[in-house]
Amino acid sequence: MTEPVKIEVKNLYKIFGPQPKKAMALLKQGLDKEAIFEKTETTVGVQDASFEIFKGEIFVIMGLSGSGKSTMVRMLNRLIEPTSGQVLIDGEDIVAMNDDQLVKVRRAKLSMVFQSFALMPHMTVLQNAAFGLEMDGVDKQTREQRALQALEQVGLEAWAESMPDELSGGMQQRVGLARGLAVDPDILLMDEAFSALDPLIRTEMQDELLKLQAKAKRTIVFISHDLDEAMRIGDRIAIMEGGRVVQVGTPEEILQNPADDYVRAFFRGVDPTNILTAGDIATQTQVTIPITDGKNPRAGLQRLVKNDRDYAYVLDSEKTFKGVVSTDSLRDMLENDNVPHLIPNAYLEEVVAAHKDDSLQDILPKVAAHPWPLPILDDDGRYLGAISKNLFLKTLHRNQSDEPADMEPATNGAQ
Ligand SMILES: Nc1ncnc2c1ncn2[C@@H]1O[C@H](COP(=O)(O)OP(=O)(O)OP(=O)(O)O)[C@@H](O)[C@H]1O
Repeated sequence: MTEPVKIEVKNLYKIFGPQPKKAMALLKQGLDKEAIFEKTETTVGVQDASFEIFKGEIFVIMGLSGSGKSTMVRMLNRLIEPTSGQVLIDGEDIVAMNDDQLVKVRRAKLSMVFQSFALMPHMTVLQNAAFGLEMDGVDKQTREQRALQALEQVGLEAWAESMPDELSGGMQQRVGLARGLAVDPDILLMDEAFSALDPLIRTEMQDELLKLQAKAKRTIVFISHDLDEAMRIGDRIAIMEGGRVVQVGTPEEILQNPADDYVRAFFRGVDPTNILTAGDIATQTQVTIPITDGKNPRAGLQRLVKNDRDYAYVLDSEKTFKGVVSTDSLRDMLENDNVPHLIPNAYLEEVVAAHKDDSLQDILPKVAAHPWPLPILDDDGRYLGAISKNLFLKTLHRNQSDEPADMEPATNGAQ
């Protein structure tokens, strides 16, 4: 990712309870959260968390109940005071700031949307949407104008003068979102913001958020305990367990390389064909030969024999994919032809390839259609690697078995 870092969390800890210092010392000795609680009645909320959040991304924090998600997100705006560590926002450590500096940064950059709709029942929708601005001391005219714009963004401008109880649950949550948007924050912190909504409205709100994000990119930190939600909206996901961040990555990265059994358990049962693309799983373990080797089909043939492969992928000097040759076709060429200058089309099998962004579902018939692994190409038709039937099946099943599938490394190209 090329975007600059917006938030950097460095060795962040939160210890709740009477003996934080002792708990920190015990943590450093290697005791776990349970043992520390038994000894000190002190709870480790977050321990030694370090990660970066890039500008403009939706960063989802996921984990089981009690894993530390809410504590983590509340330390990003210091609603919860960290026990130690740093939270750098645009390079400035908010943990080290005095109250005035903190208030300024919160106003200028941060806004939070909570799970409960938390609307004031006696205020109109507009007043509710303007509430954050009112707290910030923005004058009435400006805040109503900005609140109205925010209501427009979530499709509720016609309801501005209504009272909250006239709205459905989904609409109320939209008002909550509008309140977060009205302050026009760089960073939106969303704590289980859609969790209380029924599934249809929840999906609608996720779409809404993605639409808003497509229009004006904010940095969004989104807490969820729901994997489908995390994968739907998250550019990257951090997975928390027992106060620790155990893995950070794109959904594809985590799905393909879960850090441990806890992470694997989260992803078990996820259908990888919905998430992974051809480019995610293609490997470069097949033989490729330059098209000019047609001057000397023997070299290509030797390479195939040496690597014990039946097919090679013919590429031009730009790595553009030209077709597939088999050992049989090369032998035939050697026996019957007078050393051609290029591998002639007759020796190239019909080109069936897939694009790197094709879903695994889409490429299944193509993988099945030919004896050779399916070549995967980029936008310019360049060869990126291939997917064999074996690799395809391993990918399909790796999430259902306890044993991680043994994937061929993508970089280990055959010679
Ligand atoms: N104010 C507090 N005092 C003592 N312990 C706390 C406090 N707040 C949180 N904890 C503890 O810190 C740990 C992390 O809690 P946190 O609420 O951050 O988890 P979570 O992943 O957000 O859970 P959930 O999904 O249930 O909201 C838990 O063990 C919790 O009991």
